[in-house]
Amino acid sequence: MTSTVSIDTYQACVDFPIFDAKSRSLKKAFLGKAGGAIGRTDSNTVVVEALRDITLSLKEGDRIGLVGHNGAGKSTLLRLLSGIYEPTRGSAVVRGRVAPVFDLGVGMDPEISGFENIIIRGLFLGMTRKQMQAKIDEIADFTELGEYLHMPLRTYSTGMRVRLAMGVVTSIDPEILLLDEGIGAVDAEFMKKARIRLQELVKRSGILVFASHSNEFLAQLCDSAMWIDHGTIRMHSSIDEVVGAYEGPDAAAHVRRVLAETGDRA
Ligand SMILES: Nc1ncnc2c1ncn2[C@@H]1O[C@H](COP(=O)(O)OP(=O)(O)OP(=O)(O)O)[C@@H](O)[C@H]1O
Repeated sequence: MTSTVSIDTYQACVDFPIFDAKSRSLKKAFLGKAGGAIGRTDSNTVVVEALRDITLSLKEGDRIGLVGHNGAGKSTLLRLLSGIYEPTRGSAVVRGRVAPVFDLGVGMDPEISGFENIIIRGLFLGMTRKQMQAKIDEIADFTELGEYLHMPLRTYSTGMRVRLAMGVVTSIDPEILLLDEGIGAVDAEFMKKARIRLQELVKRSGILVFASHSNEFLAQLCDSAMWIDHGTIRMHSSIDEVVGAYEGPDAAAHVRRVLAETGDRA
């Protein structure tokens, strides 16, 4: 792993212009409970301000959890850091090989077999064909999909697809790991197994940014947290402090208990 892995953004903003918005009454930026501020441009187009003035600097070893209400901007921030979105204003400079793990289905083809999809998805996540071929048996074992791995992906159930995707994702060696929590569609038994692999994956990665609504998961995987609120960074501190400010003292106490347990196991 190189030591040049870093993420730097300066006053980065992401706006989504909405050309078919119906509302006539949105005269100026409006803050609802969920979602980013809605405003209008000079030419009267409605825009959602998903991220506003995001300035952050992450370096190798940082493990940041993102918390915040629905529509706060967590997923948009992950997409900005992955290069999927360009900042509308400001800058975002990301150095290092990025593995975006927020849409498990991306890079998968329904018409080809599970085995072939393992390779394709690995290439999408920045691995080489040779690296994936070396890992394929171990990934196949982990998924427990047996003969189905020879069948086209379209014959899989949702949970079976997630098993395959989780097998690939947790086998890679990312420099920058961008993780979204939407990985819940597997049965409890499998999730237990996946969680351990996920923790190992996080240890191997240079930088982790993880968006989650599960404080337990945050405490297990991260060492600091950022509260995203209506598209801005409201607070960046230790996990228990951020969770305490966002959700209250009971939630913070729960985080401290999980941190203590995770520390005991390490
Ligand atoms: N493609 C898009 N087009 C228009 N608006 C969008 C788009 N993607 C996100 N938004 C808006 O940007 C804001 C931030 O959304 P985002 O998905 O980043 O929130 P989030 O914090 O990940 O929410 P959640 O916890 O519900 O997943 C919301 O107001 C949402 O409506």
